[in-house]
Amino acid sequence: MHQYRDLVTAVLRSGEHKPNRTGVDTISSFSQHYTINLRDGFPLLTTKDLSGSRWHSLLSEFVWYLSGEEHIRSLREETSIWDAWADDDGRLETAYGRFWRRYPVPSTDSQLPGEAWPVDDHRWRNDDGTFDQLAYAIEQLQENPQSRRIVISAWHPANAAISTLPPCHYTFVFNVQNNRLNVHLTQRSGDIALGVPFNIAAYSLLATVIAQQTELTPGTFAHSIVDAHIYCGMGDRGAWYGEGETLDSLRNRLEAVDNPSEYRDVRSWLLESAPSEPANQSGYDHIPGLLEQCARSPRSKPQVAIDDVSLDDIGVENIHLSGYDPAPAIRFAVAE
Ligand SMILES: Nc1nc(=O)c2c([nH]1)NC[C@@H]1CN(c3ccc(C(=O)N[C@@H](CCC(=O)O)C(=O)O)cc3)CN21
Ligand SMILES: O=c1ccn([C@H]2C[C@H](O)[C@@H](COP(=O)(O)O)O2)c(=O)[nH]1
Repeated sequence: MHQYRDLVTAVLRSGEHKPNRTGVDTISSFSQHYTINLRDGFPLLTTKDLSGSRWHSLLSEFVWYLSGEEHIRSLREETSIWDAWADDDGRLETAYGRFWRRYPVPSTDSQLPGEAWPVDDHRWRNDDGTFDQLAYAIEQLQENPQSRRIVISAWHPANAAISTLPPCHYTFVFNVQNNRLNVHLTQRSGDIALGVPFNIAAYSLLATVIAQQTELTPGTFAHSIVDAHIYCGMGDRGAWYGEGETLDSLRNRLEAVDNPSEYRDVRSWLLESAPSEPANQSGYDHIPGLLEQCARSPRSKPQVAIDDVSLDDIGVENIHLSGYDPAPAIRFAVAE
């Protein structure tokens, strides 16, 4: 899968130094887009190891999206990746599944015509009056696959305005061509090293599951990332990327790479030139690890098989990965 290397190098070549709310600076690029063909295998990155506990975290997160839960009380028993953004009770304002499966509909007294359910037992209406967007999408794919309106939104302005972390991947569209189910995801903010590999895998799983439920075959995953960024460290280390000639030197070195193995030379130059990360703040500069990943050749894609169970019954144990032969793991620290 060449798309990930292309994404990393495009962000480094076009991005600007951008400090942000986390205190870990980024190299950030406006508007990146790529597509991945899902017909020739599953796009789990092979240039770093995402098997074992990482795959388990990823699957648990995906199953949690499908669950519609607005809390992480079950998720946090499987993985800690969302713990920092939830309260002690496990409530998480970002809960994607809440919006996918139970999108709030305005209360009766504030509804305008067209914002209400026509009848109380409407088929996409949950018992509490919320809207199951995923059930609606599946029904449309079955009954009206030519539709260009199969949009799911996780963006709720009132929630986003007060949330500790408003949804990053906030809307997606299903589109069928030639009996193939394509998914287009729009993400407002993408952490290239940590979040994006999980996001690619989750939406590719979604395409696979929904294709199976609708008797289509998975087609293409398309991904648009508005603020596509690579974290580059805290304090002096992060600031170094914004100084004088640093980014120009980095870009010139990237430009001069003929053979991917030379990304390791760029990495060595960087580690020699940059202020070192303090021991208690290591791993927040993702650029060395990503350059190592760029130097590695992508291997053939693994396969994913999903048991034939209903959408509401899918668990981690129903999703099977085979033929995954990744390069060694790379550790990246999470900017909170
Ligand atoms: N800065 C940042 N980046 C993100 O990707 C991110 C956030 N914040 N906040 C909310 C969620 C949580 N997500 C996360 C958080 C951590 C990992 C992570 O640490 N991944 C490790 C493996 C973790 C494990 O083994 O469980 C990795 O190596 O991919 C991944 C996604 C994605 N999101
Ligand atoms: O699925 C996800 C969730 C989060 N991220 C990243 C993108 C940003 O680095 C942070 C969120 O910070 P904001 O300041 O709210 O943009 O998390 C991701 O890549 N994928």
